[in-house]
Amino acid sequence: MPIPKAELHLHIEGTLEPELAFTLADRNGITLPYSDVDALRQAYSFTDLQSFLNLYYELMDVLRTPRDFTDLTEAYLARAAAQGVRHAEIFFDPQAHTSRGVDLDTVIEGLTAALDTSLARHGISTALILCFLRDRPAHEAMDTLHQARPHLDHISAVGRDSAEVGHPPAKFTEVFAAARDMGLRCVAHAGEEGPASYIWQALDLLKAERIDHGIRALDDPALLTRLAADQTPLTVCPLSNVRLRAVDHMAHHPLPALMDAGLLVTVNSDDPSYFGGYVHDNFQALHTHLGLDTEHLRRLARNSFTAAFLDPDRKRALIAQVDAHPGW
Ligand SMILES: Nc1ncnc2[nH]cnc12
Ligand SMILES: [Zn+2]
Repeated sequence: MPIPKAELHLHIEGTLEPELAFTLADRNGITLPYSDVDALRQAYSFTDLQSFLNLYYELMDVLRTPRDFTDLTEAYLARAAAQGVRHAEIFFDPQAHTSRGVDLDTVIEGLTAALDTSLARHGISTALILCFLRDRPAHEAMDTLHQARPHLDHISAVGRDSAEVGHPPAKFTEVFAAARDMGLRCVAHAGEEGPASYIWQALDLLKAERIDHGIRALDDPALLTRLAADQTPLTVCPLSNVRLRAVDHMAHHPLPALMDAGLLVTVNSDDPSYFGGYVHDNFQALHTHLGLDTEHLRRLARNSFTAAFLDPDRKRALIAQVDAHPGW
């Protein structure tokens, strides 16, 4: 069994495997513009973040009913358990659903039906992170936050995702402040394709407690010093970065350099059905292409629990499981 780990950067909509997309399309009477599973899988070839997002939003159309969201989440949890995941903090994109007529109650009812039984069925504790779409206006994010008010007992944090360049974090300063006032924690995608200055803004303006991706921090030595001093976790997604060409080859991925700079780095799968692997597959890629050794891989597993929004007792117990696990 792979080493126990937490997954902290996972878009539930990005776990939609082609087979399930066709099953849900059939169930909902939708015709996908692909002849079969293989034709759809062939479309999984991307030149940048936007080329992926186009397909990601298109395929979401098959998600219509609570049961669809439950089946999607259940399928992810089963795969994650087999990869050693013991805790998952899961992003979802409400605006991508409400904008096409699927209401927030439907999404949350479906997701939570699977999450509520996850610990008993799969040994995975969970948290839900509501993401605002960066390429939509701030007032829409604020409306989404208010719509989420009746569901706050199911939501741990807010984040922000979708297209990055041209959408600096400053745009969401008020929305994140309002989320904090509602008792939510804050994380933010920054520095995936966008510049290091977006990471500074995510820290200083959004008060993000974790940076999702953050690989462009390496362009800015003062930022590296800050991230190392504060031990602000980065949720790095190696296979995603290579598939979206933020990094040209796994052998050149900056994750080892970020660890060497003293940052609290974690490994995650982002959108595993689109990027060729789940979280342990990312560990495997780091070992194969970058030669990360047992000590580094074990440190990454431990970091994932350190960086998690977990209650202290479960955090301690899961770190003890890492320490007791032989190898990685
Ligand atoms: N890697 C990513 N970056 C930004 N937005 C996303 N939405 C889903 N995956 C994403
Ligand atoms: Zn992401």
